[in-house]
Amino acid sequence: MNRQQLIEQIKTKKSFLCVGLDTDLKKVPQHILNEEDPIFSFNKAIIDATAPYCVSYKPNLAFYEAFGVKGLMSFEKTVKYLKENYPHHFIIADAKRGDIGNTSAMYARTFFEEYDIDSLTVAPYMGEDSVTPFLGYEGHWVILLALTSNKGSLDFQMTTDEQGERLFEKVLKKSQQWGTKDNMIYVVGATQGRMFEDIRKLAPEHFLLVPGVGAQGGSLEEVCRYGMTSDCGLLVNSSRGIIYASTGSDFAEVAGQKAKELQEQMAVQLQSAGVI
Ligand SMILES: O=c1ccn([C@@H]2O[C@H](COP(=O)(O)O)[C@@H](O)[C@H]2O)c(=O)[nH]1
Repeated sequence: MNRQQLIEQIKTKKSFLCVGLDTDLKKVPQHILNEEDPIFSFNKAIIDATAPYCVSYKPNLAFYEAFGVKGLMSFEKTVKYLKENYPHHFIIADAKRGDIGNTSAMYARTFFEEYDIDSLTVAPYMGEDSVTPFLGYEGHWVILLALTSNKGSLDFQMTTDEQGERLFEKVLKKSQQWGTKDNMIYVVGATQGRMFEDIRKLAPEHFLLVPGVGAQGGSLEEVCRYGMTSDCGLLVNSSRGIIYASTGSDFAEVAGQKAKELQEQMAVQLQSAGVI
C-alpha cells in the first residue's frame, strides 16, 4: 500500500486506528482454546468485529514466535486472512528487526516477499546498512523506532550529545538520508505526549506509528494535538485495550465496541484538524 492509498483509507473510514493482534493464549476466552488453531480463531473473530473501525492491523511477532512453528503458522494464516478478506487494511509486522546488511536482506525477504506484508518495524541502532535492505521494496514500508513508549526510552533515546542533540533526534535526521515519507514511518509512543511537537520539527510529514494508547495510558487527544498533520500522519495502535476488553464469550463484540469508540474519537480529531 502506498502513502496516498493509506491517506484515502483514513479519510474514508474517518479512522487512523491500528488494532494490535498481540494474541496471548493465557488471556483469550476459555472456549477458544478448544479450537484447532486458537490463535487464528481468536484473531479472525477480532478482525471481523473491528475491521469497519480501523485501517490497520499490527500482529506482534513475539506472540506468535513464542509458540514455535505452530505460532508462525497462526501468524501466516492471520496475514492470509487479512489479505484475502480485508485487502485495504495496512498490515504491520511488529518484529523490530535489523542486523548487518546481508542478514537484514533475509529479514526483508521474509516479511516483504514471503509474507508480502505492507510494513515492518525495524530498530535503527545498527545504522544505515542494517536499514536500507528493507527500503528497496516498492509499496512496502520500514517503521523505524524513534521514541518508544516505554520507560526505557529514557536510557538511550533521550540522552544528549555535546551539542545537546538527543539520540532520537539523530535517528530522525540521519534516517531521512536513507528513506522518505513514502517508505518510512517512525514509532513514537503515545506516552511521550508533548514530545510529538519536537518530533514534528524534524519529521513534519512522515507517518508516525503510535503505540501506547489504552493499556499504557497514552492520551489520544494529546497525540493528535501535537502530532497530527494535514494528511493525518498518524496510525494509533491499541492492542490489549481492544482485544482483551472482555474475556467472556462476547469478547469479539466488545472489541468491536472499543474499536468503534476509538474510531469516533478519531473522527472528531480528524474533523477539528481539517483532515476530513
Ligand atoms: O514503543 C513501542 C513500540 C512498540 N510497542 C508495541 O505496541 C503494542 C502496544 O500494545 P498495548 O497492549 O496497546 O499496550 C505492543 O505490541 C508493543 O510491543 C509499544 O508498546 N511501544
